[in-house]
Amino acid sequence: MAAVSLESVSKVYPGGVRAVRDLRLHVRDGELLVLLGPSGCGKSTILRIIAGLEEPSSGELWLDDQPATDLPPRERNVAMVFQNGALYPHRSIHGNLAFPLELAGEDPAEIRAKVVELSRALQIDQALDRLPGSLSGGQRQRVAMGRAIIREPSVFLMDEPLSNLDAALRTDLRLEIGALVRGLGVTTVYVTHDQVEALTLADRIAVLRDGRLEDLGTPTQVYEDPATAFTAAFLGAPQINLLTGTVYAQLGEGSVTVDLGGQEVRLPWTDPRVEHLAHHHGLPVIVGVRADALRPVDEPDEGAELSGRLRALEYHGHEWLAHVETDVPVIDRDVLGAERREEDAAPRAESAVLDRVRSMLRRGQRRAEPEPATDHVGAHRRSDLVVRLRSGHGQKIGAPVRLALDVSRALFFGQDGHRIDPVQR
Ligand SMILES: Nc1ncnc2c1ncn2[C@@H]1O[C@H](COP(=O)(O)OP(=O)(O)OP(=O)(O)O)[C@@H](O)[C@H]1O
Repeated sequence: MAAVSLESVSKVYPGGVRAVRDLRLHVRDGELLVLLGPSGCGKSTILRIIAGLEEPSSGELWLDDQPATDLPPRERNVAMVFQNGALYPHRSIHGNLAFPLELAGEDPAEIRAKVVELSRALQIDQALDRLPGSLSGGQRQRVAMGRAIIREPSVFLMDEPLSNLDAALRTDLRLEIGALVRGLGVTTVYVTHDQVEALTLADRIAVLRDGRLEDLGTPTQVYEDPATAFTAAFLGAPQINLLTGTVYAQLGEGSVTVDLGGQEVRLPWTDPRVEHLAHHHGLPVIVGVRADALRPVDEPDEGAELSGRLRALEYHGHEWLAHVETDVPVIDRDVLGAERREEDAAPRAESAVLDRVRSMLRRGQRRAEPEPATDHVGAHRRSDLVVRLRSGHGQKIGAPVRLALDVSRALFFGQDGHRIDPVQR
């Protein structure tokens, strides 16, 4: 196994596209690190640089303590699996798995033993004599992974290996990939745009935006304690509510109030974030509030409250999501560039079409605003706050709602999108 270090790596493609910008990233020996970010943020380029398929324009790559920037791909002991791992169509599954070992001149009996063992782990042992054309997409992808990993590379690179599979298969295979690479202890860099895949699979997640490292931490760290508003918006379903407000420090009391367009949130002097927020006195901030940090209450609550009107309810089986119209200014996540493709979306081409249709509809929606509030009953608007409700909540569409805000879970970001209080890493 090997650690992978990228030291100030940048990549500018011919034509001037800056795909990777001054990236410093250390993948620990035996770690499963997920590169997560929207389309075009440079994930595949980074993977290709590690594999040696792409040269960095500047910076250095290290594999363990060896400089590897100029090392030919075959000398890196790195294996890569792509979105649709191509197999040799005229070789059986056994032949496909055995091929890398045959090339390396290994003993045929040993090859047979390794192929059988790995095919069992990947649950394709019943298909060893079949040709790739007769396998399902999920089985083919298992074979592609097996072929990459059978020669025990020091580093395993996976570029969206599940994105062409349907949702149920992706969940199964995701669990198996995690178990397989952890069982082997092989250092793995896994690329995805799917935040669920990242949160469920990773030891650590590197969130990328526009070629830059936006955040790096364990799934819990980047979800609960994100370094930037972009990371907060990119992780979690439903996406986090991002409100805008202005900070006012009450020097006498040692407390801080965040004015959210008329509605106020107060942090007492005992809150450790107050000293950091106080430096932003009079300045605008972004307040991140997850759907489960808001709770409808019947009576005025002791703590922070927001009020609005229930515009729409969505049933999700295990929960309801309420869309509550308030006067609080909300940031459009598109502005942050954190709009994602939906999880469990159909394969890429289709999802790109859906994305275009969605953004067309949204443009129409924006042009139509402002409209009388009553026209929106039952419809979601992007300025709504999204609130998670338990079943049997008894809320009525169109009715006023009072929302208690759990201030301890609110996240405060400056106008540059960076967290105001320090994050724990
Ligand atoms: N060979 C190339 N020549 C020129 N530009 C390229 C090349 N390969 C990638 N790019 C550009 O570099 C940027 C980063 O691309 P990259 O494929 O690394 O992103 P990504 O995050 O993997 O995207 P996706 O999730 O869509 O695969 C994009 O703007 C892309 O168009």
